[in-house]
Amino acid sequence: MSELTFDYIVIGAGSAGCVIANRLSADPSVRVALVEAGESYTRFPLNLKVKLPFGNIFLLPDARYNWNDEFIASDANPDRRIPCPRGRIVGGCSAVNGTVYMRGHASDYDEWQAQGNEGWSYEDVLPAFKAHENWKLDVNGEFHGRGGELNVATVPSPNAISAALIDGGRETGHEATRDFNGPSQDGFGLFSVNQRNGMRMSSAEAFLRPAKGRRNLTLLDGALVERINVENGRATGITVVRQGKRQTIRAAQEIVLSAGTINSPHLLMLSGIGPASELNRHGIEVVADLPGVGRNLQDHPAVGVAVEDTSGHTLALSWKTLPKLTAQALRYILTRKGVFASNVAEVGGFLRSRPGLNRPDVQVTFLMGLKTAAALIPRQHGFVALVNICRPESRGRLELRSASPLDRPKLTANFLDNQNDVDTLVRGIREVRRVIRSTAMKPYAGKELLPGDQVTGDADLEAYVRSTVATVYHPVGTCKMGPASDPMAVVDPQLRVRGIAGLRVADASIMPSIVAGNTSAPAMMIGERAAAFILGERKIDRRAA
Ligand SMILES: Cc1cc2nc3c(=O)[nH]c(=O)nc-3n(C[C@H](O)[C@H](O)[C@H](O)COP(=O)(O)OP(=O)(O)OC[C@H]3O[C@@H](n4cnc5c(N)ncnc54)[C@H](O)[C@@H]3O)c2cc1C
Repeated sequence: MSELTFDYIVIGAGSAGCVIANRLSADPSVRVALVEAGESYTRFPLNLKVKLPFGNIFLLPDARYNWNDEFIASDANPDRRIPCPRGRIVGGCSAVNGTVYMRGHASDYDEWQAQGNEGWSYEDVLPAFKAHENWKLDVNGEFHGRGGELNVATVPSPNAISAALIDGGRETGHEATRDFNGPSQDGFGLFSVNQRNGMRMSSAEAFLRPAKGRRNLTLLDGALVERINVENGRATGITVVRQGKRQTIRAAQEIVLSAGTINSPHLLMLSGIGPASELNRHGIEVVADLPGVGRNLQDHPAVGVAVEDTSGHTLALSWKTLPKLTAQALRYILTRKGVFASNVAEVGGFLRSRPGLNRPDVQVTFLMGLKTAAALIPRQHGFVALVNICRPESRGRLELRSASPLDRPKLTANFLDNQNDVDTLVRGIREVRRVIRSTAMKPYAGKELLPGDQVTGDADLEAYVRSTVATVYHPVGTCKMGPASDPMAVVDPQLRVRGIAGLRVADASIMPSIVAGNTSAPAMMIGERAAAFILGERKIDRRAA
């Protein structure tokens, strides 16, 4: 075994990890290693697949770039499986996601603070979002940053159906909005996306590319971290396998675990940090008994309403569509506009599914193609409205299958444990159907393919929801942040792992409760804050020395 030493080791080059590596390595005197199991995004021809906003349809079917996890639907229905794709690539999920940029509702963060997480109210986190934003839209400056590394725009050539859906929303009582990240979240509109010049802007593109020339930042890709080594209560390094060789890398200062909602708790448990009973069951020596590791699993449970597109505007690959697609490809090469600059999920909205709510409880994402799975290339023209609950009440869990780092953990979703979640989805379907059947949508919306025009009663809709519920790929919460009084908290409000010195978790797994919106922007914000905590403590240490 050979040994390398860095001041900081960041595990995982995903949405959060790339931000952290960038911020920590801004000081040339600090040596930073960013360790990633997947390949680098700059390698050709991978490059092209990462650059196309919908390139994930080519990446996700390839097991090299996808951890390919899956949920067991529920304890009551263990045979049904729900796909849980996760990016295994430099850029992490931000290199394979839908590129939608959404912070969530301001009140979500105020709730984090109310749960005892001092310093995480919306007022506190807003500067961290703004710090790396570069808004390309004409939006209210109070809520938006400019001049940061991460472009936020809308797709350059929205589909005609997108405009009709916004009009249909207005017709059915939902205001049209240009900005879901401003003072109000309600309404229908084009989603903001992370794009530059019609190309995907992953976290790697935004935060690693500008830091590429830094000699103090080392990116170790293709390196699977097997465990975090703890000596006398302090995280001192990692054991990693790279190019077939097992190696120890030491951290003189700190280790930041940013391996995502599935892999961060998995790696903690493999390192002896987790629920003692579970570690014992798999013969892992207990380093810290933290019962919250792997618990509190939340996602955005979703169901689809799939509709035939009678106009031929949506994305579909067939002999008939080939000439049009070829022309579009040429257009993209020459102008970076057109269908190939679309993220497919270009339009959507937030709505209140019943009276008396003080904020939206349902998000709708319209896919401009009949995509019923993240990786699918549609053959027939159509669109899908993905209806998801903003803040589900059901909770799932993550457990070990074995002590081997090569065995994927066991995920139990339990998405619809709580009847309120089922009812919300049923109401969401009803409302989205109204929008689809609006006058504005008449030229485009044909037959409803799923659940189908005949499925109208509450019981039938509930059956549809229960048998098809899936996710919009936003798992969070498995290393939840919380105050010392919360026995299920894994990290404190400075993201330090309880009971272990020199170790933080900073990624989507630390969310105590899921936010109403897509989760990449919040993960980047969490990365921004983790780096600020580390740099702040470093300053204090230096002053004290
Ligand atoms: C198909 C899909 C579509 C999505 N669409 C959107 C969207 O449009 N908008 C949005 O905001 N969110 C979307 N999301 C969710 C969002 O991208 C994620 O929530 C977010 O990127 C998570 O960031 P993270 O930093 O927590 O983890 P990740 O980005 O997953 O990063 C974790 C990184 O750690 C690496 N890693 C893990 N284990 C190890 C190990 N043992 N050793 C070394 N490296 C390791 C992984 O390979 C990965 O690169 C989508 C996700 C998917 C999968």
